[in-house]
Amino acid sequence: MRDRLFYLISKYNLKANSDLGQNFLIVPDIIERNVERAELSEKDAVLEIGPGLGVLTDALSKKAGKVYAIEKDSRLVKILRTEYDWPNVEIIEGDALKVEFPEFNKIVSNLPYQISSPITFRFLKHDFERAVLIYQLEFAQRMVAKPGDKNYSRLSLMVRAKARAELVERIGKGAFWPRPKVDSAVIILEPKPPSERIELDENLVRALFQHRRSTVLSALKKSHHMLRLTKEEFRKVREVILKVPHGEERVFRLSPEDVEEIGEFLRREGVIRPLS
Ligand SMILES: C[S@@+](CC[C@H](N)C(=O)[O-])C[C@H]1O[C@@H](n2cnc3c(N)ncnc32)[C@H](O)[C@@H]1O
Repeated sequence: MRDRLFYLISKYNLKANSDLGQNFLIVPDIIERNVERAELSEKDAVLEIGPGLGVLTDALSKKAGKVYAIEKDSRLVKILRTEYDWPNVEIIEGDALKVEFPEFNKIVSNLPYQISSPITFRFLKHDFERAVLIYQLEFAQRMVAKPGDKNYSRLSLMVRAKARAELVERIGKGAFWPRPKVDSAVIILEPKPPSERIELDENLVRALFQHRRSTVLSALKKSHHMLRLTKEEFRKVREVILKVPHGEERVFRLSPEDVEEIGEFLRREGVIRPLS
């Protein structure tokens, strides 16, 4: 596998494009473990973001019924189409943040780190059974942070509202070519059953987490413009906002349920708009 990768790199005189987060996996064990973790069978349709030179795609194609691999770099798309003859892989050329997703039930990817945040939020809008994803370590740690942790952020809250996330392995820089500047980690993401998922007002979450160390009251005051309220409008609803649930709590201690409660209160009092 490692040989094949370097053979392709030299055959096509390929320079990795760091703007596209091109750090290719060169350790077969990691690929095998991630394919195992995805618990694949013939019944599965897997989405892979950024197949690169196809090492993970190749392993996925042997276990899954179908693999959809979305790749933005047209050089790599050409190489994949020339070098492999997979009967069950569809290479989709395009930006994974923009192209329409095909139908899938699992995701396995070594993600380009530049799009970690938007692609994760995009995944969470879809229904799937399980995702096995490689992220930069710091990002992965934020994904699994709990309310009150020092790195608990908007991302941690939004992930927690929709899914269970577990960090199952740390990966050193040496597992990739070219070597990235930071370590990585594997996350298993499983969406919660629909009845347990919490719909949150994204503007409210942004407004609160803009000031994650402040109290809820103070964050709302400082971010009123993010709730689409002018200073004047905010002044009018000030008395109401003083009664907001968890008003004296620090933002970084809020659970998704707490934010839901705050949102419900503000909607009931007409301070923010209904969820669309
Ligand atoms: C970290 S590399 C992973 C490559 C390969 N899967 C591996 O593990 O060796 C990320 C891949 O994502 C591709 N990529 C970057 N941005 C993308 C985007 N917006 N949409 C789709 N693919 C993207 C890169 O060209 C690269 O092939």
